[in-house]
Formats: sequence, structure tokens, C-alpha cells
Amino acid sequence: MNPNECSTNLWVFGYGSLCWLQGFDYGNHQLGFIRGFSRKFWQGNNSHRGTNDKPGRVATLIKEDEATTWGLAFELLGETALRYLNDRECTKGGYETLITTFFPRNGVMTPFPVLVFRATEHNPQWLGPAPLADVAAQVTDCKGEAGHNSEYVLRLAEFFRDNLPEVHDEHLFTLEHLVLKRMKEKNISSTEDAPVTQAKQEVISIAVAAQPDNNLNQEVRRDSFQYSSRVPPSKKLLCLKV
Ligand SMILES: N[C@@H](CCC(=O)N[C@@H](CS)C(=O)NCC(=O)O)C(=O)O
Repeated sequence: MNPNECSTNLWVFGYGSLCWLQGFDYGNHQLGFIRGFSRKFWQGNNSHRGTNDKPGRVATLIKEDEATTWGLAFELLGETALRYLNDRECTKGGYETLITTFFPRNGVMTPFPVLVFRATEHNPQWLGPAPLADVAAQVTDCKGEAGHNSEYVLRLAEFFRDNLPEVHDEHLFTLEHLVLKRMKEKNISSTEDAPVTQAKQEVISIAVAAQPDNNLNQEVRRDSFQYSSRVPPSKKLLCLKV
């Protein structure tokens, strides 16, 4: 089917780990955004990226009338995908569902409804706002059954650099900068208790090595290509090219 034709299937909008780690069958996919929300690392997580004793932090959406959140929409194929997402997001992650309008970046497709998984302050894993330096310290110190919490931040930032370089998410890229700085200060490699693939390790190691030694007050470079631009194409994370 022409990817720009209207689909009668259910679509889900990913703005966190769903951007770089699907785990379900999908058909067409579109880069784009939703309105009225901003992405924040304010949801705790005791399964994938943390434990009950040391919960990690993952992305959720916070209502903000004038904001837009960019990500990736997926056309779900079959009931299995929806059951998987309900288990991963709702049962394990504390997310709830909402329907909102998705605006494809290509401007060819008419905006259409998408299912979104969003964690609110009403769920037991909710952590809420905190200074980004504290969030970075928590992210750098946590890991869960899916891997290190720092990997979650670094791969999401890498996804945006690779697929939506025109989008600048101050919260995400400042957090990435602080996580990389702390990893370097603590001499944490991505292999420490968090086995990652060689490709990911290369990217994370190069990114950590590239961390400027100056203080935190330096304005985070808005282009943020300082990390991925040093990574030879063969070593880059495999991100979805759409
Ligand atoms: N609902 C958001 C966030 C989803 C998310 O990050 N969920 C976490 C916690 S349940 C997850 O599945 N993590 C998988 C992983 O960290 O590998 C999205 O659309 O991407």
C-alpha cells in the first residue's frame, strides 16, 4: 500500500524507547509530531532500566499547550503488537493510553489519530521533575533487565540526530550531555554491567571521550553533532531510516 494513503489500521506514536527499540510488528512508519505535550524524563522505571531499589528514569509526555513532541508513528499489524505494547508500557511501565493527532513530517499524509502511551503523576512509578544534573546522576547509576539507563538516553538522542536533525529537544540533549559528562567523570564504559553491542559501545565510548572537560555552565552546543559527527558511519548505531 502506498505509505501516504490513509490507513484503517491502528497507529502508535513513539517518542521514547519506541523510537529505537520497537519489538513489535509494524507496517508503515512516519516521522512527525504531536501537539500539546513535551517530552520529559519524569517517569520512574523499575523493570527495563531500573529496579525497585534503584528505579531508573524514562521518557513521558507532560501537557504543555504550545509544545510539540517529535517521534515516530508506527502502523500496527495485528493484535499481537497491541498486546505486546500494553504489557510493555502499561503493565510493566505504568503508562496509560490516549488518542491524539499525529502530524507527519512529510506533509503529504493528512494528520491522523494515533495511540500514545503516556505516564502521568497518578502511576506508582512516577518520579516527577528534578534538576537535570540529578536526573543524569540517577540515569548514570541505574540499570534494569533491558540494560543500562544511560543507554536509553544516549540511543534516543542518537535517534534524533540521525533521523530528525532539525529538531532540538533542550531537555533531551542537555540530559545526554550531563550523562556523558558523568560517565566520563566516573570512568564508566558502556560495558560496565551493561553489555551492549559493539556498535553501541563504540558510539557511547567515542561520545564519552568527546566530552569537553569544561564546567557544566557551558551552553550545550545546539547542533549536538559533536558526538555523532566523530562516529564513522560503520560504527553508528543502527537507527531506523525512514
Ligand atoms: N511511551 C514512550 C516511552 C516508552 C518507554 O520508554 N517505555 C519503557 C519503559 S516501560 C520501555 O519500554 N523501555 C524499553 C527499554 O528501555 O529497553 C514511547 O512511546 O517511546
